[in-house]
Parts: sequence; structure tokens; C-alpha cells
Amino acid sequence: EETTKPVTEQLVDTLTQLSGGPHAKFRANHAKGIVAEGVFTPAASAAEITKASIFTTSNPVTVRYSDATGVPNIPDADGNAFPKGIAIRFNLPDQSLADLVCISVNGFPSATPEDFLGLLNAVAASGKETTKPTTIEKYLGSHPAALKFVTTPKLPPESFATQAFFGVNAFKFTNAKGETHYGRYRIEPMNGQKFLSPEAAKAADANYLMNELPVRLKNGPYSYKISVQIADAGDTLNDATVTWPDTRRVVELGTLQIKNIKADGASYERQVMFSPLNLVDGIEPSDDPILLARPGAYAVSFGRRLQ
Ligand code: HEM
Repeated sequence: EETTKPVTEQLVDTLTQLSGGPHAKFRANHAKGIVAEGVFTPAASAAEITKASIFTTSNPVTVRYSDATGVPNIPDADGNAFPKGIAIRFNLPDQSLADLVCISVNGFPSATPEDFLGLLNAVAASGKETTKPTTIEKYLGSHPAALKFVTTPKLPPESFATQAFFGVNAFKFTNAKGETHYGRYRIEPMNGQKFLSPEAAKAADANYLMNELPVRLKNGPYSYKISVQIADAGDTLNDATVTWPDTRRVVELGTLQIKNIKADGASYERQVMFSPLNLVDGIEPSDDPILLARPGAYAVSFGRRLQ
């Protein structure tokens, strides 16, 4: 009997295929990672935007940095390891939690999960093709957002500590007065972004990012500013391929300080699934179909990782 798999499962299948997997016990995407710990301290301005406990109280956080793709040993400076990821878990005193799951580029190649599957399938098909234009060339020719994403310079950062990250999908924020705003997260290193030169990127060790972080943290903590870019009336809220102008208001939510590598990080990351829809009161999802598809895809990958 023929059954069509849900698009979320097809996405995980294609990500797995593209990575040369399955790779037992690893994520189907953002497989290579490192886990650290720190603390989030709110800024006074956060309360203007949201009553969410994660942004109005100080809490311990667990942070997983990652390279893109499902390849567990991808070289950190490889173009395919772009975008980098950051997953931040706020561990609240009542055992509840919330996650921010962001990437190192402000945008996404596709507006819907079906379109993203089309892109991944076009990449998968074009490996074996000899006639031009290939499936991926045709796909990119008719999908400008995907073309923009794949041609974005893939600058390898000096460190995960010198990389900015973006939420890409919009969320709806409610403050204590009941006022609502839509916004997108920004996570910016306090000491600015720093990238490798092309020469340094070519010479970089396959694990230079994963090796650098413990060394850096021995010399002390580092921090990011977490803020939210606020949509104006009329801005597109449900399409992650459409960035908003840089002139939009940006409100600071607080400071993320990273203090140490997590001791049991390797087993922790296997047992944990971060999700952009792990939320607390004061933050709701937008109706962006990419955002709404993510937990389903992540759960498929998580379930396979536990087998
Ligand atoms: C439909 C679109 C997307 C699909 C199908 C997808 C797929 C996946 C999958 C399967 C995983 C592994 C999850 C796990 O096993 O725990 C993952 C992880 C991740 N994704 Fe996505 N993703 C999508 C969109 C996005 C977007 C828009 C962002 C950022 C704005 C993002 C950032 C990340 C990050 C940072 C991780 C690693 C999380 C961790 O460290 O556990 N993804 N993605």
C-alpha cells in the first residue's frame, strides 16, 4: 500500500541522504556541535516587548553551537558547514524551559517546507547529472531567494564567540500591558564579528572551531547581546526569505554570557532536542510555515537519534 510520508519526514530523509548517512546517534542536520553553559541577564528594555520569564529574569542557559549539514565530521571551515547554528536553552527555576534556535545568516532559502524540500531534492539530483543546466541550476534560476542564500559569502568565523546569529523566523511578543509586537532575534558578539582570512580558512584545522572554544573559555567568559528586530506595520511576518530593512527598531533583550564547556556535552546533545517552539508565556509563533514545520522535522531526527 502506497503512503506519502509527511513533508517533515521527507526533509529529514533528504538531509540524511545528502550527508551520506544515516549517521547513527547524530542529528540529520547540524550534526557536528559543542555544548557550553552560561547565564542570561535581561536588559530593562526587554519588558517593553515581552513579559516572557526568560527575558525578565536571569537564568542559567545551555548552548549548543553547530556546523550545518548532517555530516558529523565536516571540516569547520568547509563551505557546506555554513550556516553555523546556535541553540540556546533557558533553564527556568520551575523546571520549565525555552529555546532559541538561530543561524549565522539573516534569511532562509525557502518560504515553505515544500519549497525547501524542492531545493534539497534538486541538490541531491544534480550530483549524478551530466547535462546542463542541471536540476539545481534550473531550480536556482527560478527561485531567487534560494539563489541569494546559496551565493551568500560563507565566511568562517574566527570563533563561535565572534559570530552573530539570527532567528530568521518571526515571533509574536506580548508585554505585561498586553501590547503585541512581531520580531526576529539577533545575537551579536559583544566584541564584534571576526572572520578568518581566505588563507587562514584554507589552512584551518578540520576542528578549529570545536578546539578553540575550550581554550578561549580557560581565559574567561565571553558575551553576546540578544535583541529583537521589531516589524513595522506591513512587514512580511510569515516568510523567512524576506529580511526587514536595517532601519527597523531593534530592542535589546539582554546579555548572554558563556562561561564553560559542558562536562557531559556529548551525551547531553544526543539526549536533547532543541525546538524553536519550546516557548513560555509572552512569546508565540508567527504563522511562518517554515517555523511551524521545524519541530516536526526535528522530532523525526531526534527519534532516529535515540534508536
Ligand atoms: C523547514 C526548514 C528546516 C528544516 C527541515 C530543518 C531541519 C533540521 C533538523 C532535522 C535538525 C536536527 C534536529 C535534531 O535532530 O535535534 C535541525 C537542527 C537545527 N536547525 Fe534546522 N531546519 C529548518 C529550518 C531552520 C531554520 C529556519 C533555522 C534557524 C533560523 C534552523 C536552525 C537549526 C539549528 C541551529 C539546528 C541545530 C539545533 C541543535 O543544536 O540541536 N533550522 N534542523
